Amino acid sequence: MTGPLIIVNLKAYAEGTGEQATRIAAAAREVAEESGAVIGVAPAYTDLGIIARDYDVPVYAQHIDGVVPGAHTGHVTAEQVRAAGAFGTLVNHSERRLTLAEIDAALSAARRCGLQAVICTNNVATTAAAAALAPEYVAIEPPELIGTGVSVSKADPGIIERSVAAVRAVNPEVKVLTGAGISTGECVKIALELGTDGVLLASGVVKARDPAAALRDLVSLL
Ligand SMILES: O=C(CO)COP(=O)(O)O
Repeated sequence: MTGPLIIVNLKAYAEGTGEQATRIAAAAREVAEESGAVIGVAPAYTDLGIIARDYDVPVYAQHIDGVVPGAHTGHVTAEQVRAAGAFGTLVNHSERRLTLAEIDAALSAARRCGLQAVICTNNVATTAAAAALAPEYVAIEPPELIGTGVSVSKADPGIIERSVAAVRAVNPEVKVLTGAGISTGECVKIALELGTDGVLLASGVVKARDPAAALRDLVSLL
């Protein structure tokens, strides 16, 4: 049985970079094994290869550009993150927003390379639009709650319910994650009860004094 998916986005946090990133990856591996949850990490590009090589966790890029390999300075291709060991990629995170055409191109690139795609969205309408592109996952994250410690599960359960309904209406094959302010097992439990397949979070783990304990709390009510 495969449990829900939890993706820890390390963003560009100092606490989620270098050695700290590998510590979080090790904790993710351990807690996933204990709990049956699938716990992925989305490290900075600079840490992606090492984590994919040395830690047995699904690794996600935080972004890819929808270009083919070639003369694109400062871009990162699906081929590059795949070769570095990525399993999937976030696309259109609120802190890395793209146009609809760019989202479509990034998704095509992900497909070309066999990367699982998680399209992030900021409201119900963009969630429905993202579902129409048929990625493996959409992740609804109200931007005003990101990084606040105020959980979407408690502050705005309606947006989760409406997003799940919108995705089911557009393409029931697409799975739904939610995020913003998620930090406890209760937040995860509510998100799952509202019909999601898991959560996407950052600060609740990355900035925790003990990331392993924070991860254990997240899976405590599964
Ligand atoms: O943006 C997020 C995950 O991608 C959510 O961030 P926080 O968990 O810090 O609110």
